[in-house]
Amino acid sequence: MTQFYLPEQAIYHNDGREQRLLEFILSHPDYALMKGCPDRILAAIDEYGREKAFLMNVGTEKGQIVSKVISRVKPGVIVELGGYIGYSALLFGDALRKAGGRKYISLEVSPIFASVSAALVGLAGLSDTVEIMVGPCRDSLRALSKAYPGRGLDMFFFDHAKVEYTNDLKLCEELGLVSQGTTVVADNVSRNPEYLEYVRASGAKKMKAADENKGLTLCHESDMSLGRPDLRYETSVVHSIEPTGEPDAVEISCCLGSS
Ligand SMILES: C[S@@+](CC[C@H](N)C(=O)[O-])C[C@H]1O[C@@H](n2cnc3c(N)ncnc32)[C@H](O)[C@@H]1O
Repeated sequence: MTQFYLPEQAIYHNDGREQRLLEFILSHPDYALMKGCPDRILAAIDEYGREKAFLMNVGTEKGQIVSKVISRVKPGVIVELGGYIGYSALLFGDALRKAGGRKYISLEVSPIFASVSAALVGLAGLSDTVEIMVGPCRDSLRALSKAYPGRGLDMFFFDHAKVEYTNDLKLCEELGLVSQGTTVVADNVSRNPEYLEYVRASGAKKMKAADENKGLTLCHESDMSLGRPDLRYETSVVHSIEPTGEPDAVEISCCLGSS
């Protein structure tokens, strides 16, 4: 039996495989043992990814890297952008609870994926810790800034559409959700040079880019965020692998505040 997930193909999600995953778990011989046990549910999800169909989960290797950050930082609240079927919410929600944290807020645009995630979170006994917000993450982030006014949150996990990472980090900065002391972990950065350039840039470089973008925003009236170019990050990359065995990397950035 291979240790890796089946390869990602042209159609890799939203073709019924997520609902079939839930059926697979509900009829699994270990189902009774999964109640209140996130680890056993994660093992069954991995089994499905290896034997039935590819799933776009963070996986065990990168999952371990992020779990270590959670036990080191001991965040009270974590927000993830891109929840899918709940693999990261189970893994990191459990790590957060063990580290003494309060809330893991999972933002997911697809009601279908969110309903699978909610069922698995319930089965894992994590409903008190994990909250799922359904809808475009920019709407949810704006709602969160009202629920947590005037303070940065402890930690973010970016794992949604790669092209949206930079604009959404800038929105978090503008809303005050990312500020001095916030840890931002971003998955799949080996495919995201624009994001890496932003978190690694000096204040002066970001100020210049923000001035250029200001014109663009006015021209297209798009939902483009300018961010807080004065914010600096201490940032580093950790190389790892996807659940399929493909190489990938995670960027771990701590906001140092205004430069
Ligand atoms: C790679 S998957 C997330 C995997 C998940 N973090 C895990 O490891 O288990 C990306 C998810 O982001 C969601 N997504 C993409 N764009 C989004 C947006 N603008 N707002 C909220 N969710 C989004 C997709 O529907 C998909 O479920």
